[in-house]
Amino acid sequence: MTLLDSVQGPADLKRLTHDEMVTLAEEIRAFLVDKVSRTGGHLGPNLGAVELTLAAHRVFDSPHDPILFDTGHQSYVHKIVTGRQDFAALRQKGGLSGYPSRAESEHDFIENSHASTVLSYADGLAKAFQLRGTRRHVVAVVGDGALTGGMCWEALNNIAGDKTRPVVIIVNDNGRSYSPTIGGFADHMATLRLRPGYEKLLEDGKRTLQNMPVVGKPVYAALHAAKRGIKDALSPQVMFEDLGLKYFGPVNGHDIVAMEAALERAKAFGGPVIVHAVTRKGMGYAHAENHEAEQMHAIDVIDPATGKPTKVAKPGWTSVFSDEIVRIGAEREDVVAITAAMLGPTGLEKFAQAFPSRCYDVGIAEQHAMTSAAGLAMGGLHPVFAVYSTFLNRAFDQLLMDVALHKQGVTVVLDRAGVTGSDGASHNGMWDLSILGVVPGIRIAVPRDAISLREQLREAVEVKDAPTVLRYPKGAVIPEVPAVERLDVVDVLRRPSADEGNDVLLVAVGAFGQLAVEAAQRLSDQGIGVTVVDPRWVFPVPSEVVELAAAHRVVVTVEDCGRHGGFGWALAAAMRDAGLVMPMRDLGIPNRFLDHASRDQILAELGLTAQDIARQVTEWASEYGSEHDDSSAAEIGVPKLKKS
Ligand SMILES: Cc1ncc(C[n+]2csc(CCOP(=O)(O)OP(=O)(O)O)c2C)c(N)n1
Ligand SMILES: CC(=O)[C@@H](O)[C@H](O)COP(=O)(O)O
Ligand SMILES: [Mg+2]
Repeated sequence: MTLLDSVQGPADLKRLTHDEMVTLAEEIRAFLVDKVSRTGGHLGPNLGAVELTLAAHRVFDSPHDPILFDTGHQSYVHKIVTGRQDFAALRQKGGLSGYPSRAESEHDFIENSHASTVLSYADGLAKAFQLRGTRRHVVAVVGDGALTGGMCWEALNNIAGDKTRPVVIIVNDNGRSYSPTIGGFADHMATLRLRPGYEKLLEDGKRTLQNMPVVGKPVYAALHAAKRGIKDALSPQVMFEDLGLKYFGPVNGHDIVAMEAALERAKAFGGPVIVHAVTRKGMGYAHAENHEAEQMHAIDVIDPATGKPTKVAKPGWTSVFSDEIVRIGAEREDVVAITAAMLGPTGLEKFAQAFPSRCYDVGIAEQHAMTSAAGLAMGGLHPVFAVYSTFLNRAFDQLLMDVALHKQGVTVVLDRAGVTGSDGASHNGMWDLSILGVVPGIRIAVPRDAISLREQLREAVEVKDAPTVLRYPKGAVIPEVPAVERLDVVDVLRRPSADEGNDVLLVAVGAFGQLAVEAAQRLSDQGIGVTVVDPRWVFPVPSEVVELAAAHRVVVTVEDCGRHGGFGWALAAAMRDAGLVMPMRDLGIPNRFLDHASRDQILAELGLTAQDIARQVTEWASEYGSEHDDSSAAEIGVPKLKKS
């Protein structure tokens, strides 16, 4: 029986000696490498958070004292010591979530994996406990990367505003976000990491002096009075203290004894306090520690002996973007790129290598990125901001008010658009079309394959007076879905065969083009004539699609995005505006949060497969009676299609 076997809850931790805690930490590291290498996940961040998580659970009493995690990707150790050691299906359907989950445990509070939120939760919880008269500490673990996010500073401003609320902030400082942390704040943290632990110096001095007879006490008193001077002399100003926050650190975040001592002092302090833990992402597993790019921030299944992936990933949509933006950058010196701390994951690494002065990593600061992009455009450049779809939510107002209102040519490239799956509800890129569709003047392209991505990216960077957006999914890219003809901006991917009628217009958004062609073939096998089109630029809705609709019996749209406010809804509105009344259905992601599972499992659950689409269209096509004649198109003044 290992020590880890004996830990079923935080109370079991409190019974262990410090030596046993060191052994337990080693067992947990071995557990993490063994389990996460089999499932994939956030191995590096969790290896770096072992001791600080254990110390927090030894010093505080979760869940009476909430222990909160920013982003939540580094909460595996927290799960392990709160009764969840079955990692066999981590991040998989029916298995443990890769983030805290309120459904999993009373010890979990925050499920949303969007960074820089934890201090705001802590502020709110602390205010609630204060108002309700309950003395509960709130412990918030926040990374140095998350601290580059603006929300953290909004929260710190509030937390520092009341010295009576016991908020203990553990800064997990490993010098990295995905990419190395950037900016003045990162520089300041680097300076703090190097300063001697003057608190420890003071403590040691206090013990020594207090043991000295007669002179000890007055000398210590004098020294303590001169503490500020000593501290300033020994170390740089600590910006947290300038905000009015008590600061303990830097502390070796892998020394369980030091961490516990620091947290005990923070607990005793009784007000808002920062414990600055210096850690190493990937600690204890050489392949992660030395993983040049991201210290195994997020891995697929690997061989733990070599640290190498067990499967060679197929070229993804990201790699197509990565290569094309470099080609464009070579042709257009006004094109610059922006990432919000995700240079590698969004495919901008090659651009940064090729054009180091034209690639900006702004930290986890999507709002700043967007408005900075508006500034770059006003300055005569064409910025391309690459960001995961779900994180764009953060920068909606900035896109609306700073880019679109000012008619600035900014291109936003949304990676991980649509169902992502294993990262859970808050990572699916399912809201971008719904929120962006309301932005006046915006132009949104959804490439269906690698060729379209290259083409539409080039079209986007030519637009100087409006925001342009491209969106594509996670995973292997579809090399090519050929068009049989192009009608101005709309690609026709398939026409009904000669002996079939114009029964169904199937409008496929982006990568669903291939799916729609497969579904159309299934329908054709039943004698149902289907025209499949790819609108290419989905907002504003191309008028050609409305014209095509008028020539069919039923219109069906299919998109890897939320139905609510998605392309289907926008097309229905355009058809209404054109006075076209006809049977219309839209297939997409329902307006609910999706539990973690694989992308394919979720798409199948949602009926977004060729077979299910064909089945549903069959029902609808048979439901809607006779073919309406083409005169309806003439009546509503929809011009005949222009054949290219
Ligand atoms: C708003 C937002 N933007 C980007 C991300 C992607 N992301 C996940 S973890 C991470 C890095 C976090 O760095 P840090 O807080 O220092 O934690 P560490 O991984 O270093 O422990 C990023 C950028 C996110 N989760 N949320
Ligand atoms: C926690 C976080 O937001 C990222 O690490 C995310 O999990 C990465 O997603 P991908 O694996 O799709 O790049
Ligand atoms: Mg970090």
